[in-house]
Amino acid sequence: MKDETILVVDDEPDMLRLLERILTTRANYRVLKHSDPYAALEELKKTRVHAAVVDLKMPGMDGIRFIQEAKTIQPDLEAIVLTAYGTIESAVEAVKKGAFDYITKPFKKERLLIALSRALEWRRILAENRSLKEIIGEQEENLGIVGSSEAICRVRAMIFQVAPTNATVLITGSSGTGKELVAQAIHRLSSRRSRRFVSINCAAIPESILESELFGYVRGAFTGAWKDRKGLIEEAQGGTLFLDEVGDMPMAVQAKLLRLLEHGEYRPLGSNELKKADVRIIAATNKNLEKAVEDKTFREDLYYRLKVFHIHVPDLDERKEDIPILSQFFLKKYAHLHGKPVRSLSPEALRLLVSRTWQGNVRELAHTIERAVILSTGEVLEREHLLSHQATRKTERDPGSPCKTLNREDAEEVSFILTLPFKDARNRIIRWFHRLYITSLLRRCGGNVSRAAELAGIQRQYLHQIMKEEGIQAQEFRSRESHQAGRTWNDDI
Ligand SMILES: Nc1ncnc2c1ncn2[C@@H]1O[C@H](COP(=O)(O)OP(=O)(O)OP(=O)(O)O)[C@@H](O)[C@H]1O
Repeated sequence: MKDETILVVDDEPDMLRLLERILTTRANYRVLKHSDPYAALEELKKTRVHAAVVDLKMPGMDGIRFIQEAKTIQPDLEAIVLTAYGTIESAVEAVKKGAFDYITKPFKKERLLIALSRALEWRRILAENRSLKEIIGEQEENLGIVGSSEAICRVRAMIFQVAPTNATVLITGSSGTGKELVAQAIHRLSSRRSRRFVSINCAAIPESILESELFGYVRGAFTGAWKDRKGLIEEAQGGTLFLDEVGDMPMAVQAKLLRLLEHGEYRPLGSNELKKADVRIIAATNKNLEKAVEDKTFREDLYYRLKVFHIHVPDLDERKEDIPILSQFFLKKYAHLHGKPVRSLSPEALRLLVSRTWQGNVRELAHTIERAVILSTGEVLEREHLLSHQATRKTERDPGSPCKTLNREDAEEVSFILTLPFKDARNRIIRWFHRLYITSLLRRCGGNVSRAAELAGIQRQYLHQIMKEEGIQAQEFRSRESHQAGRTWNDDI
């Protein structure tokens, strides 16, 4: 298929024929030839061309002027200048004035073909760069929330609707779907944007500390309270307080939060004084709060207070049409971050990403692509780069003793990490250790997180936090058979 069109302009008919022959037989270009530069400019008004080969000396209009005129018609056109005189000065002048390269006559066919293919490649790079800028601009408009599915468009519309108000918002959805991103977008679009967005994960902090973190305390409120300390509510004054994992908030703290929502006031620990708060509350949870209300672990009155405006972010598997654009977004982000040349996904890689399931949602997709980007070597991310992740994931899911996890894939992972720059290597080795340690631990405990935390000698909340960061789900270790029956791990990454 001839998909690139080259315009050839030369007043010598023999040269025109020669150029046409080279470009159509030695390469597969479509050629438009003209001996009159004015006719060639007219042609440019009607036909899209990718590059031009132009003689420098032509009666009526020289090559330099021709290129300048041509670029006013098609600004992304790249041109190669042919000069019979071999005078470097005029050729250099042509390049200064916008030609991509010059070739002196007589020339070797290969020299012409190489120059043309470089010009076309340059044009492609510029075009891609432009479209990247457009994508980034569009993403800003899209609040940093990538995706074009109906579900995501609905979420964006709700953000625009609720942001200018002061309403409390409840965001629900599975882990990694982007709930915090939604909360940040609401804050950024609200009149509170110049004040702070303060975020707290209610599941990651022990009950006693959560209360003092949120409401603050006065000196002497408890042993170790040497001086007054502001709570996050005060820090978020005038801004937004994001309560992540609100479903895990202990009952005692729920009561205080309800008071804050109903009366706009709270009392720091150990204080007799009520404080006024001007803070917008956005809460998120991946729990079924209605069920928690039924189970009496979540206050019904608080549930209704929080649910004034409800946004649900669906699982990635329910909006698979977002996977290509999200994948491209993460590919560009991580290629830039890790200084890798990879620019696109092969069709097979994309097919694999779209066909598998994403229990860890967008967070898991991002991690998978980051890893593949690091493993990639060229400009295209291939299916194989994604599959090397599969090996590790599958092994993590194999039953057996902890030592069995130290297999070839892990050894490869460590060898790979050792080739990275220090900071990347340190971060990756910590994450690798987290994954290895916690999956082995959870396997031993049959997915019981409390037991796992006890065995590891760490806080359950801390364990939860690491699991969340790594996209590790406790239920995957609970009932292996039933879980695997419902998943397609053999096809998965
Ligand atoms: N639509 C999206 N566009 C771009 N990035 C996204 C999108 N959705 C999620 N992400 C990214 O995925 C990661 C997880 O998102 P986020 O922390 O907002 O999820 P979450 O639902 O709050 O998770 P959790 O319930 O575990 O706290 C983040 O790095 C976020 O930037």
